[in-house]
Amino acid sequence: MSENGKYVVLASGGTGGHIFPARALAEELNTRGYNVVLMTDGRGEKYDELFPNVKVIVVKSGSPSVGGLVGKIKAVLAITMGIFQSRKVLRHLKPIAVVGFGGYPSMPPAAAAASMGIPLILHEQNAVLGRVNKLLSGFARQIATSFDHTESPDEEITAKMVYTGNPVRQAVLPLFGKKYISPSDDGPIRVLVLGGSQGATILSEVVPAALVSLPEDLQSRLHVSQQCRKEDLERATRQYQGSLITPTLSEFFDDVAALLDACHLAITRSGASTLSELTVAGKPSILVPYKHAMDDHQRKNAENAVARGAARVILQDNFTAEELERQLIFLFRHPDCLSVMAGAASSLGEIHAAEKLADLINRFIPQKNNKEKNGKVAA
Ligand SMILES: CC(=O)N[C@H]1[C@@H](OP(=O)(O)OP(=O)(O)OC[C@H]2O[C@@H](n3ccc(=O)[nH]c3=O)[C@H](O)[C@@H]2O)O[C@H](CO)[C@@H](O)[C@@H]1O
Repeated sequence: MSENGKYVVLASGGTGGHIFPARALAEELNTRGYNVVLMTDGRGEKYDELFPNVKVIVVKSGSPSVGGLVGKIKAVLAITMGIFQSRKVLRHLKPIAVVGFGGYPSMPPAAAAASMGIPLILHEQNAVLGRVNKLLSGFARQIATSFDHTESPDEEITAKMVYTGNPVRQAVLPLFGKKYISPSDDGPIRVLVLGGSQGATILSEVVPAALVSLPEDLQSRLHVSQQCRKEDLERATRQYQGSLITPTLSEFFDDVAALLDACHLAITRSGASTLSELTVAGKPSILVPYKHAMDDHQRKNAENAVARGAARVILQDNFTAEELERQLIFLFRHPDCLSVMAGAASSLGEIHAAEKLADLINRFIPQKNNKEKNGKVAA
């Protein structure tokens, strides 16, 4: 039990894109003395290490978009059961607020909160509202956005939107404001390749093919840290063999903060957390939006970074080894461009997102407690 004895419930889907921002908010709320409960799906059972001071409750839910009609019926039943389960939990905890991070597992606790009059705050990681957040948006008191260009479906929703940014994990925050040092004339060039929490096959196919085609003087300077899906590791390893490049390939890097710190250029998908981390770290990037992302949200996520000169985008259909090679030769031969991009990226970095989100929750502390906190309670 924390010092103020108050609860905040975080409701989140179980993938990295939802979980990492939820974790950053949990850490901030813990430092403010709140008890934090995370309600999520079955994957939550392995989150004890990720959320050391957080009670994790697995909530029933399902996605109506899998398994045809039977799948839909099963999902609706599971969500309904999850809502009853969540109402019981919320009745017991009496939280100040429930914060939904999107994904179907966030739906039962969020819907339960709305039905019980508990303030519901949504956090949207992408530049367009996700399915679940869109469904819940009418019931939310506030909708925190990760981008200042997040699209809104109508004016009523726009009125609830407030930019907080997308909380990034603690390990990345110290990178903010560090001076970007572009590759020296004949010094090493460090490239980081990330495909998101699940990896991305297209990056494993195209990136090695482009890099091994670079002129030898560039190849010999290249140190590449590349995330590859398990099934792509062997092929990618083979592609680098015989080149002058030093590759480090991994299914998943646990030390992304250190790799970001070291890299001169990142080649990544434009998932929300990856983008937030790139801007906080102030790193230039080539973004390859996942073309099947719901409502094309990865392309929309990338828009601001590209418009501000922080990143270049290559749409998936144009993402060939030749195109990537062309862009890389230009950037590696013009390190001053990389520096300009790094400065633009850093200007978009948001390091106070978790605090801003926690401040939103503070607004919902019942007035009496706010006054007590400020020492303004009448005798
Ligand atoms: C394919 C897809 O639909 N992805 C969606 C998913 O993101 P997804 O989880 O794929 O991608 P994000 O960029 O949001 O997050 C990936 C996270 O994994 C980390 N990482 C990655 C590789 C690695 O080796 N080690 C590591 O730690 C990254 O640093 C980042 O923190 O949810 C996001 C938030 O709704 C969306 O924006 C994405 O579009």
